[in-house]
Amino acid sequence: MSASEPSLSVNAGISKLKLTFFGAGSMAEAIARGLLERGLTLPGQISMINRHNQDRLKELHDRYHVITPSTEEAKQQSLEEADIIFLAMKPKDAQDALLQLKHFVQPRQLVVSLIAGLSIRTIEQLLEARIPVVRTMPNTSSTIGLGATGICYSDSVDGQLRTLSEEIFQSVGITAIVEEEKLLDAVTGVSGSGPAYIYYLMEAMIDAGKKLGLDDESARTLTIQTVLGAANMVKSTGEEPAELRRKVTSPNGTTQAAIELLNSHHVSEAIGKAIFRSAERAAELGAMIEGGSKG
Ligand SMILES: NC(=O)C1=CN([C@@H]2O[C@H](COP(=O)(O)OP(=O)(O)OC[C@H]3O[C@@H](n4cnc5c(N)ncnc54)[C@H](O)[C@@H]3O)[C@@H](O)[C@H]2O)C=CC1
Ligand SMILES: O=C(O)[C@@H]1CCC=N1
Repeated sequence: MSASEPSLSVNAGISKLKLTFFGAGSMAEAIARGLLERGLTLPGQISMINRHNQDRLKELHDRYHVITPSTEEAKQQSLEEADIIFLAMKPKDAQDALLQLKHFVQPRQLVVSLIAGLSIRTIEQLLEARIPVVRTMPNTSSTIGLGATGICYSDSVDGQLRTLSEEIFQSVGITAIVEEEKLLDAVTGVSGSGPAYIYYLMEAMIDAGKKLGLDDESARTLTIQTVLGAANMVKSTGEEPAELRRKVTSPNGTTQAAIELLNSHHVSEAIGKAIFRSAERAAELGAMIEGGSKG
């Protein structure tokens, strides 16, 4: 950033800043909704833009009363006037979007990327600018304030901008700062993709409950409460999951029988491999953007 350029006025607080979500999909909605529901900002401070899905923009406007510029001029203006630009498009669209953005981006702005795999260096290269970049890996639970976001900063993100970024993501959940950027791929494997593993488990639990004769509602509510209870037990008691599992497992009882079956299918190993694969895929997606491929 050049010394003469005014930097983002952080002291005014998040509510005074114009936030533009460049990409208006699930993740952008999760964060915008989280910020609004927690009263961190007002709908008039949030703009959400996409490529051409007008129905989606109308849906977001009707639901949250956010600004949804749709003409090319209005989109450009929204990007130019933003204090913070959230990069919220799919990795395959990132290169085109950044090449578009480079014409509007200004050193006073902060760029916050949500994009899996996309490195800070690639963002700086595509924007042809050295502006503050915060690379994050959030998850969709931000929608209800229970998100988990990994954060990494470019060198030009100063202390105030770091505090601001953390405040944004802490308002929609918890944050973990990673000093080594590569570790954001690990965060992607564990918590970025993580909600999907839990939903996968829940789908199987609900399905099995129904097959055993439970009605749909009971299978669903028993599964939800079990997952909620288990997560809260780990959090509230501070005990290790393995110890809590031991307490459920009576010798030669039902749980032991079930866990033995899971072990015979190497489920723990498969979950570990799935997390490694997600992290590896994040790196692949980053390399594709860097190499100019759409993946
Ligand atoms: N969905 C998730 O659970 C998570 C997603 N992410 C990351 O967030 C990013 C977005 O993911 P989703 O919200 O799931 O995707 P999505 O497909 O729901 O939304 C992508 C949005 O980007 C817009 N877009 C694409 N190119 C554009 C362009 N040139 N100009 C304007 N808008 C453009 C699309 O119109 C769409 O609104 C991805 O990079 C993903 O890696 C990160 C963490 C979790
Ligand atoms: O599946 C994906 O690529 C994105 C990144 C993490 C969660 N969803």
